[in-house]
Amino acid sequence: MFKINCLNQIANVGLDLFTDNYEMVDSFNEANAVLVRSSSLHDQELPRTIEAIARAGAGVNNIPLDKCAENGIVVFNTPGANANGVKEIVIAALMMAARDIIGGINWVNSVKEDPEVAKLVEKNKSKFSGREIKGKKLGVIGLGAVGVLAANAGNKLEMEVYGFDPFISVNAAWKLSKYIKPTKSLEELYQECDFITVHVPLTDKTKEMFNKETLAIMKDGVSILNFSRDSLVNDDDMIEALKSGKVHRYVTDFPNPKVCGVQGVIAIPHLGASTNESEDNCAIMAVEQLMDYLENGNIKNSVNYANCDMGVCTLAGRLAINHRNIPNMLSQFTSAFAQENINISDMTNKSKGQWAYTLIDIESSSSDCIVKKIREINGVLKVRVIK
Ligand SMILES: NC(=O)c1ccc[n+]([C@@H]2O[C@H](COP(=O)([O-])OP(=O)(O)OC[C@H]3O[C@@H](n4cnc5c(N)ncnc54)[C@H](O)[C@@H]3O)[C@@H](O)[C@H]2O)c1
Ligand SMILES: O=C(O)CC[C@@H](O)C(=O)O
Repeated sequence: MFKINCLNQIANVGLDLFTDNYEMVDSFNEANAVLVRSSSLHDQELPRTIEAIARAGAGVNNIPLDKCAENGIVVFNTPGANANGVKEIVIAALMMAARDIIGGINWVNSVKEDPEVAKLVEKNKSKFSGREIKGKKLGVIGLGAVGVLAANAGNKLEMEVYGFDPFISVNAAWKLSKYIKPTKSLEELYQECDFITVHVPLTDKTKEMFNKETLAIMKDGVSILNFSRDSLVNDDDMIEALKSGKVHRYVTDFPNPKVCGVQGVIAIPHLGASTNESEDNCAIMAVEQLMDYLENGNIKNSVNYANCDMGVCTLAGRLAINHRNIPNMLSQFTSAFAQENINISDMTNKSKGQWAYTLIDIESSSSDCIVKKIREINGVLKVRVIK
């Protein structure tokens, strides 16, 4: 029986996939696997019982990836599962940045009791006039699952679209419209664009990429859309740029006390992926990946360990070993099996950075003795008997 703990609300269509062999538990400390959305795990102790954590979403900055890897915990995410939801809200944000729809609605609500409201509207509407996005230049930073869709949508809205992503994947490049203009540097994109939307993960390199210096390069009156992460933007510098008119509007999915209520800020309560469709897609993908890992030891879409797939084990035994990516590990595993006179039928070893993972199928079920022997090898982080 596998015990699952949900730290955030996960769509039922995903949770319903768990069979009778799974039990939902309220405590993180009791769980074998955890489903999470935006809750932070940075200050959590990681009990030995936890084998895997699945992030039902894309961003994993709320999870300590190396600390998890060190504890033999595989962390999954659900690439692309909520990308369309974000693309659609980016389109709405472009419209809200270009037209003062929000200011207009707020004003109408403030005069709603006036019997002359219809007349007042016609008299005052010019205060809320805006501009059109057709023909304007849109810069998309980060051409992954969301960025590609946002760039292609901008093109369909007849915008001139510029893209920047030095690490673009082949798969993403295939999906990108041929009309998107690649820029060689961020500076080029900043200088050209009237609207800039950012779709990169929050890392040490991208943190506060929108700051005094980079904002200064941009066009006067640029609008900036942030549906990625709060800390990509230096808030003090953004507020300064809004006050001076350098930035016309800042649309953010990440309200915080500094930016909320500032003139020109449109703060949305992290709704990018809050659609039934995105929540369902993320939940299904996260649960399927967890189940395949717990039941078969297979890894798909992990962000701290490499993908590894040996299908369903048809032999007597399978062992999963999380270990450091250092020399001589495999020979120590194989000699441990040889000493126990156990024949290895199949074996896969994959690594990602400093972490490695080995699946071993054997012709007899694994004894406590072999498990103990492997656990004692220096560099082994976790050994799991799958079968
Ligand atoms: N608001 C929401 O609800 C919501 C939903 C989904 C994703 N997100 C955020 O958006 C981010 C992107 O999501 P995604 O699904 O497109 O992820 P993704 O991994 O598919 O794409 C990220 C892209 O950013 C690129 N990139 C990384 N560093 C870069 C840099 N310095 N400059 C330019 N490009 C860089 C990568 O090469 C990759 O193509 C996530 O990390 C997450 O933080 C937010
Ligand atoms: O779970 C959510 O609602 C937000 C998810 C989003 O921020 C992501 O990174 O995928």
